[in-house]
Amino acid sequence: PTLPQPSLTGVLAVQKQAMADGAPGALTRIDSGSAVYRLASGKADRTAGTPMDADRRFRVGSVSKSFTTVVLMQLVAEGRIDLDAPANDYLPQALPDDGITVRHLLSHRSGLWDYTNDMFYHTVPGFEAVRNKVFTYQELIDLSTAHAPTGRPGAAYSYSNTNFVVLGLMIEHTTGVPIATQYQQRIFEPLGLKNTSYVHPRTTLTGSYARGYVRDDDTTLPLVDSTEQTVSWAQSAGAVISNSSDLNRFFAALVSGRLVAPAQLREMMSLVPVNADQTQSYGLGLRGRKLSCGVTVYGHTGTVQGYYTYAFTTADGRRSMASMANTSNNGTVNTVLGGTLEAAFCGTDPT
Ligand SMILES: C[C@@H](NC(=O)[C@@H](C)NC(=O)CCCC[C@H](NC(=O)C[NH3+])C(=O)[O-])C(=O)O
Repeated sequence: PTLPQPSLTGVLAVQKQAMADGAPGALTRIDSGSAVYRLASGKADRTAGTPMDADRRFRVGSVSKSFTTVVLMQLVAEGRIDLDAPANDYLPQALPDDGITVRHLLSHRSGLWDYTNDMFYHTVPGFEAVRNKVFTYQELIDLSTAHAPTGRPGAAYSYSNTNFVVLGLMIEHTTGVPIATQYQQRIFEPLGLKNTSYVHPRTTLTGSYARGYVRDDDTTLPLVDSTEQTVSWAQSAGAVISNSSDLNRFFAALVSGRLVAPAQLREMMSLVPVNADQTQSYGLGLRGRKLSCGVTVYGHTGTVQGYYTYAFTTADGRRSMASMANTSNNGTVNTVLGGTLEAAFCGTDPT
């Protein structure tokens, strides 16, 4: 089906509402065939007063999970990892349940507890406690397995960062090559993603970037500048830095078969509904969103201190959108920002 034209007034209305709800700034880039739309509102740096622009780099949070999945699925195609084998076959230290398969990890059905629930129970103190810390994968996994599982392997979808930390360890243990090198050689270089990097445990962003501001649980307190951190608490589950142009190119290339072989791409894009009205679903390291105009878009969302991200593409990769607001711990902003999907893919204008 041909898509409606994007509504740029709709995108701008969403970005302005996100700012009214507390985001210092927001940006959206839409790539639709040869057309490029770049929209930015508010500030990239609220102290210096620097205006936001759509090319600035930012922390993409869980969008990193799709990058990790691409590396993993390339290893599956190379016959080095079997999706339905026990994860323990590929790990230096066994998970508590041999029944957890690689596929369970990729689809958030392992039952492994998400250690960030405890780590960030109190948002700003939790962040301050870890922002300069460096964790090993195993330390994070141990934080998770100190808790009972949320269910039996395969029983239900339960989103957990632990799954993609285990996958990061699995990739490094199986290949002996650091995940940073794998991202670089298997994704960043082949696609020419010059604005995308994985610099863990370095805390600084380079080039032109947006600063991020996390809101305190006590919303009467000022925003906290959370731009510099190791993101070691997330690593292969959330530490990639990118920009809207590179994210659009990544997801369009992914669904166009330029990153993983057809059999593996089919597995990634096999979506299972995860909410009551079946508008949200999860495949392998990929989220699906069914929009009001009937189109399903594929990609991922991201939440890391100071940054909310939506990055999605159509099944044929002909239209991609990446959108970011530079605040977090603000559910209203996160939900409002999701309105860019309707504007970009369905031409919806809330005004
Ligand atoms: C949900 C999202 N997941 C991710 O992007 C991963 C990497 N982030 C998280 O799990 C949230 C960590 C806490 C953020 C903090 N929240 C708190 O501290 C809450 N007490 C904040 O909002 O800055 C996704 O998959 O879309």
